Amino acid sequence: MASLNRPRAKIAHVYRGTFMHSTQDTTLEIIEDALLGVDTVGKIAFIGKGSEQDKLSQTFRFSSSNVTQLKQHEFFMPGMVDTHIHAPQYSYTGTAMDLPLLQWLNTYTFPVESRFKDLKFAHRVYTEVVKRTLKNGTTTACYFATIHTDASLLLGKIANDFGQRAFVGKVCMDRNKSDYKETTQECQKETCRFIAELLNKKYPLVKPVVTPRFAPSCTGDLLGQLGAIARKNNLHIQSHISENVDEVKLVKELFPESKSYTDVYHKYNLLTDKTVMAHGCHLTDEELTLFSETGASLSHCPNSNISLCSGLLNVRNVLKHKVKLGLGTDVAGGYSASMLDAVRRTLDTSKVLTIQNPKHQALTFDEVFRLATLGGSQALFLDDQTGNFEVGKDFDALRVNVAPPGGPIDLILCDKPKIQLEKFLNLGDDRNIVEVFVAGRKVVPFMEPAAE
Ligand SMILES: O=c1[nH]c(=O)c2nc[nH]c2[nH]1
Ligand SMILES: [Zn+2]
Repeated sequence: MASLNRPRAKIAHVYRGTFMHSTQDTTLEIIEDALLGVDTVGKIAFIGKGSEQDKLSQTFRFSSSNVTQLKQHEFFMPGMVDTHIHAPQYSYTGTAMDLPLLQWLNTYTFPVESRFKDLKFAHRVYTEVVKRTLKNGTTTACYFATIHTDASLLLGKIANDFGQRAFVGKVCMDRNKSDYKETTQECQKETCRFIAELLNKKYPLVKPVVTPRFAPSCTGDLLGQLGAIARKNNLHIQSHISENVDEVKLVKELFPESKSYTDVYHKYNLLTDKTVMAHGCHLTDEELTLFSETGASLSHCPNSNISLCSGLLNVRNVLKHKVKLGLGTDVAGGYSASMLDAVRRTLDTSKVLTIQNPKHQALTFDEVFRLATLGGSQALFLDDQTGNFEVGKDFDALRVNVAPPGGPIDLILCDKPKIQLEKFLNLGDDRNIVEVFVAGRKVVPFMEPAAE
């Protein structure tokens, strides 16, 4: 039976073929020979059976010449959601992974991020990271920028120009050994300017996110001010939490009055249903309960957790506590900007936990598929807009060809859709991602950015 919206906006595109997505109730729903209509504002107007094309074309007033038929070995899946990525760190991705977190930040990260005062350099790096992530199927990205307001605004502009859905955070830090920081007052003032100016651009898909770097680089004063700013403007919040044991120890020393790391953020009103915290490898069950009660979510960044030897997040335990969870690349603690890598490292981490404890139930590929798509949209409080192919949501989608000529996959034994998806998740890359759509608009192959 077709799922229909009463026809409102006109139909702009209709696609026919296999669609695979996750829903609230199932990790993987496969709809073969489906017909999906996208309206002129980029929303999914209907999804029904190909055999009902005549009826649907009358209801929604499209002709068969409007229908794009997927080719053999092609399918649509929802766009992937990178819930945690540092755009400036893309400049050194794939290098500098020989130190643990706190030393890594001082040695590599802060000196590089300091360079983003230079808008020309920022333009170059931010253009590359937006293009690279889009090509690899990231339709939504939740970005950390740097402490520099103008460069952070530039990242928002570039994401908008290329048509990526994004949250952009001007990083806040008023406590650091090096000069890479602001005063509390500067930070508060510049955060307000960043939010006002970015909102003023009225980019339809790019929004500001309040971004204290992490508790060790912020005073309690600053955290309190940022909590108030987020509340007043009803904004998203992102930060890091419990990534590495030395960091957890440091937070105990810096905030002795708080019961736990989670309690520090909670005290300053930074744990809300629009908060996403990266890592959380060392959170206690009690802290996970606080996440669940506040509606805050976690971004699982397995490549970074392994690359910086930070820890292994037990996703199964997080889900047991009913905490929302998405996946993140965490470039450049994570060395890959591709969400397909985040999927694979999530599976690897889960299997390592099973090796360590055979009672641990490893995640399946379709569970991880859900985390990379619908899970990410839930973690970012966007699941009313994106994450799967439900009618009324924006059409954020990847057109995947599992076996393009010269591609990385050989289909030999079986070409059933579920096998195709599993092969793509485990073996695929951007050569398999033929087209990328965000809010109905084709953004890969790249559009020409609008002239100044
Ligand atoms: O992986 C990480 N990357 C960072 O840039 C960072 N800053 C604080 N904590 C962090 N963790
Ligand atoms: Zn990070």
